[in-house]
Amino acid sequence: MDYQHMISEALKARNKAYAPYSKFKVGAALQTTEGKVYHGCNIENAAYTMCNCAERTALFSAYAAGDKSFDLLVVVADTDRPVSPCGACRQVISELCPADMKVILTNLQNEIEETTVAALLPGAFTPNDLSKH
Ligand SMILES: O=c1ccn([C@H]2C[C@H](O)[C@@H](CO)O2)c(=O)[nH]1
Ligand SMILES: [Zn+2]
Repeated sequence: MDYQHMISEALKARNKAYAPYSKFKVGAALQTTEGKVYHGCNIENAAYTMCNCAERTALFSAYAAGDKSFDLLVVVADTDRPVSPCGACRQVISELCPADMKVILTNLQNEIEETTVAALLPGAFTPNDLSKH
């Protein structure tokens, strides 16, 4: 499948990054099952721990707009290999997206790694793990 359109959406999202501290801009494009595309970028803060990644920005933007049914996530950054989502984002993605959903990781050289939500985080903590409480 050709992901170039969604990759170009993720690149547009990356241009919105606010990353004055790391200078590491990340973009994400999240497609809903109805074909709508949400952009996410990383948003940093002088209080460094408050930084939010592009992936979570996209997911939270979609949720805030009332959309929660997704079929593709694309993430792009200027990395030597296709960008690797952090552990926090893998956890959030695993709860909010279907396990078999495709995730496309890429970089500015257009190197592409095609993976899935389940493959990104084996053994994720899930809502089921809370069921005794
Ligand atoms: O997949 C990733 C990896 C990192 N970042 C952000 C967090 C921080 O703003 C900067 C450096 O880690 O990049 C993302 O948005 N997504
Ligand atoms: Zn992250």
